[in-house]
Amino acid sequence: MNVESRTAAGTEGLSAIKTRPGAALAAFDFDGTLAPIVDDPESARAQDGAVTALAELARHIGKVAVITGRPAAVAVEYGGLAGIDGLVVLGQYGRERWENGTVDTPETPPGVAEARVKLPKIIATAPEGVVIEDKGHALAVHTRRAAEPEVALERLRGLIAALAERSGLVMEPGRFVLELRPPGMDKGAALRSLATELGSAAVLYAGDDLGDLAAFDAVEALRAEGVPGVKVCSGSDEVIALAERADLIVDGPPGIVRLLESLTSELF
Ligand SMILES: O=P(O)(O)OC[C@H]1O[C@H](O[C@H]2O[C@H](CO)[C@@H](O)[C@H](O)[C@H]2O)[C@H](O)[C@@H](O)[C@@H]1O
Repeated sequence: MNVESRTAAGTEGLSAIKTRPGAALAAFDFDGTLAPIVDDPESARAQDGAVTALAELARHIGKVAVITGRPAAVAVEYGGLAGIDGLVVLGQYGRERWENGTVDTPETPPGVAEARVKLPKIIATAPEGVVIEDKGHALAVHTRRAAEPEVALERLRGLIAALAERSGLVMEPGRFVLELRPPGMDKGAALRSLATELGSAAVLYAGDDLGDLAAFDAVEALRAEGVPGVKVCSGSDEVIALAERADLIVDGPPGIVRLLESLTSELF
């Protein structure tokens, strides 16, 4: 199967990757892109075939990266990514960097400790099934396991946005999740900074959730500066905002694995 874009800019991006694979950067989100969405965040694991396909691509392209809202070490562990040669994992929306088994993590801003104390009081009034995921540098409130996840999310949105503001944090909404995380970094800044560091001549980014829109913005900004790029949506019924802006839409994590395999087969 040939990898085909539905847009001219995406076709140009794919062609640039195939022409100079050694100078290309391919970056992937974790949950919903490399790993199927599951009810319990601790049970997320890589899609069957994803690790092999990523490792194969990494042998034929300049750099493969994972850019995730997860702590970098958690994505590496849950994804089984540690053995992929040359892989970079940018965790906590780009605040952390994992490479060659070592994680580089900045100080946690004090607002996270404040939110950690106040958040349980807010959640105490939420419907059953709403849970907090403590990521060290950020806190995520998940509503997926509530009887009415969308209703629970909307009830909490204003309260969590207010807590974020009081604590000097930002609220990052996602697939039945509202995260409280430090400001100053997002997936777009992370992608851009990695592409600049590597001097990438072409970029591909694949994601599924609202936090990935910043990376789509970065691909568009790079294109405007003359660096061809491709925006890939790992499609789902839960989020449509990415599909509307993507050059290429695939059918969730299984589709991402097929894309990785096809792309690699076209590079040699
Ligand atoms: O940037 P990502 O790699 O996509 O991480 C974003 C958040 O993903 C996780 O939550 C999502 O996946 C869970 C497991 O499938 C699912 O239960 C939840 O509903 C989703 O929102 C993760 O738990 C968060 O920490 C990540 O920030």
